[in-house]
Amino acid sequence: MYSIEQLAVERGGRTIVSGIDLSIEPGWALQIHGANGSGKTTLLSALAGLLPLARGRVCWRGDDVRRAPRQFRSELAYVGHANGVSDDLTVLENIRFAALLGTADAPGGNDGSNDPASHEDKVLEQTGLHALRHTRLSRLSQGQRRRVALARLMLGRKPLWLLDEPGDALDASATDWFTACVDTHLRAGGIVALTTHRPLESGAARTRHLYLERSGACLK
Ligand SMILES: Nc1ncnc2c1ncn2[C@@H]1O[C@H](COP(=O)(O)OP(=O)(O)OP(=O)(O)O)[C@@H](O)[C@H]1O
Repeated sequence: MYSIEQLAVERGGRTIVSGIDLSIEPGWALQIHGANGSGKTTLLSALAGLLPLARGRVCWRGDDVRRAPRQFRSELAYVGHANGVSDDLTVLENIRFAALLGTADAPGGNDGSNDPASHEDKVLEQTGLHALRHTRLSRLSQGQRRRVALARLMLGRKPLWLLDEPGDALDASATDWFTACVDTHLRAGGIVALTTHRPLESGAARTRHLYLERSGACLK
């Protein structure tokens, strides 16, 4: 369903990753590992269509994403290092703004609920953000900001999640919450590709690991 064929990405005139060839079926996760500077963020950005490909192609539902970018973007949720949140908005405003932009779908979310307000409340409770819902993000910690970015995933129904080091800045309880969310997403037939320095211990066993190494990319 999501396939990457002979992909190569260059930056600053230098090949950063090359020869990436894999496909990810619904219900599967891909964890991308590698040392600092090995190209994890570069690869994920290219997979999200944020960087041009030097070679190869990325296909979603059988179509090259460059030919059907709208369809691809409408089904993609991307969370990068910068979280994509606004410091000037409150937690609730950030979440609702994401829904307006289509980062999260309204109403309801991936728990099947059709009541946007109650679903928002539930996700904010689970993320420990409920008491902070009227606080501007400029007043939150890095981990709290990360929770906001990830909470938006739970409020959407996007089948494809591309996440750059989602566990960054999360404490143990937020990590458990996020891991459970990934499991739920996979069990519902979603796909997750994420970069990480710490393997995500997902209960859903269907995980492949891509290691970016000096000698090339290695899939296990
Ligand atoms: N804008 C850019 N222009 C040119 N080269 C870049 C640019 N951004 C990153 N690079 C180079 O691309 C390579 C891969 O960087 P990337 O950020 O993808 O690595 P990473 O594996 O995600 O690293 P980290 O684990 O530190 O987050 C690095 O050598 C970096 O210097």
